[in-house]
Amino acid sequence: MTTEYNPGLDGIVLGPTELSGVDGAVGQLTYRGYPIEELAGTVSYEETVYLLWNGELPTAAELDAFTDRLAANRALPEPLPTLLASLVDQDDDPMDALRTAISALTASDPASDEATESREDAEGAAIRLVAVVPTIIATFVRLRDGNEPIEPRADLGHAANFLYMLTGEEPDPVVADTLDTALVLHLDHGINASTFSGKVNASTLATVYGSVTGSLAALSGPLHGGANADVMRMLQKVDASDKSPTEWIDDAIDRGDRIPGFGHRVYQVKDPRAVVLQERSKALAEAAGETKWYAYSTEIEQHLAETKGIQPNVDFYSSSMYYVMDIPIDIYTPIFAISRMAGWLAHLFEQYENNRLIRPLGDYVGDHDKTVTPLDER
Ligand SMILES: CC(=O)SCCNC(=O)CCNC(=O)[C@H](O)C(C)(C)COP(=O)(O)OP(=O)(O)OC[C@H]1O[C@@H](n2cnc3c(N)ncnc32)[C@H](O)[C@@H]1OP(=O)(O)O
Ligand SMILES: O=C([O-])CC(=O)C(=O)O
Repeated sequence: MTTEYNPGLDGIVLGPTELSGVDGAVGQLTYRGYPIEELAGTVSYEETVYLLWNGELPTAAELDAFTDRLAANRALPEPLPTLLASLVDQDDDPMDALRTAISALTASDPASDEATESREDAEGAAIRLVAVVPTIIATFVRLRDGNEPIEPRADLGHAANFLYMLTGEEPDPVVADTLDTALVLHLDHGINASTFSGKVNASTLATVYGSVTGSLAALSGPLHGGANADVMRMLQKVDASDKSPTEWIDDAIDRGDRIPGFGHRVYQVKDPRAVVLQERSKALAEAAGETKWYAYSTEIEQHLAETKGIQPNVDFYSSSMYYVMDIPIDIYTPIFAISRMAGWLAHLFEQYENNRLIRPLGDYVGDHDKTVTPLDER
């Protein structure tokens, strides 16, 4: 048995993928060969999902058919309305409620009783999953705030319909476009922890719902997607303190804290998604006349680059951007999941193409040859 191991699997290549390319040295992210800067603000989230799932951008007719399929699957099937109401009563966190609801979707899909071995087996569930995540989150927030849930609208895009279901009002087009761009940017990112988790689950031929339930759990953690909400909570603490942002950060670093929204396993430079999100955060903040959070963010970025040599990741500027959009902080990570759901599913499709059970080894370093002492003698 080898004793060389790598607890974080740093630098280990799981296998080939044609979905997204992450170049950590230069800070480049591509989907199916398109740099994200080429896609963000140019094509919609739905077009980008089609691209990721099918390898090419859709024609107008293909896009219409795809968006119609998604729109037709937006309503919540039973038992989700009842389940969400009970989770609200128990004051559940929205990300936990989303994970539970996605797991419970198997109950309304008879096809989920069969083993999932191919994209063909998974496709129906995949459309339902992408379509229904925004409705689950919006329904939970409406119920939690003592409001009636709002039915989805088929004539609005994925981002605009989500904002509509949150408030009951058609969103400002700039805000809807900004969220659409954020969804494009969060769609896929190589073999990150939540995608890896989904692939491990799918490699056992588990249900699609079960596979992505594991991905949701992984995404929720503060070292992964959970960091975007932590960034905003940190900016609020900075604001409530009597310290400048740089003094506050120095204290946190001295305590040994990790600063949310900074650092990355793959990027050695600034995350290219943070560059685009920074521009959007600035534009929205200036338009709203609410630049304080953006200003704190840029000050912290500059200070951490100078003192620690660490750079912002995707979770940093999305926070100040969502805050100015009036989005509740505890659904920042669920919004990440709205987008990433389709990325996870693309990786499941790829996994089924050439499936092999994912099963690494542990290096056993415990005791050997012990004998059992009877219970009454221990
Ligand atoms: C969508 C996403 O998942 S993006 C990531 C979201 N997560 C966060 O923003 C949480 C904060 N960031 C982190 O905890 C880390 O940067 C991670 C988990 C993302 C990546 O961690 P790793 O690849 O394991 O990096 P590692 O722990 O080896 O850090 C390398 C060095 O940078 C430092 N560092 C890395 N990130 C941070 C941070 N956020 N705050 C302070 N120091 C940091 C480490 O202390 C370490 O310094 P050292 O060599 O002096 O000990
Ligand atoms: O790639 C990672 O490790 C984390 C990340 O940025 C993502 O999942 O978007």
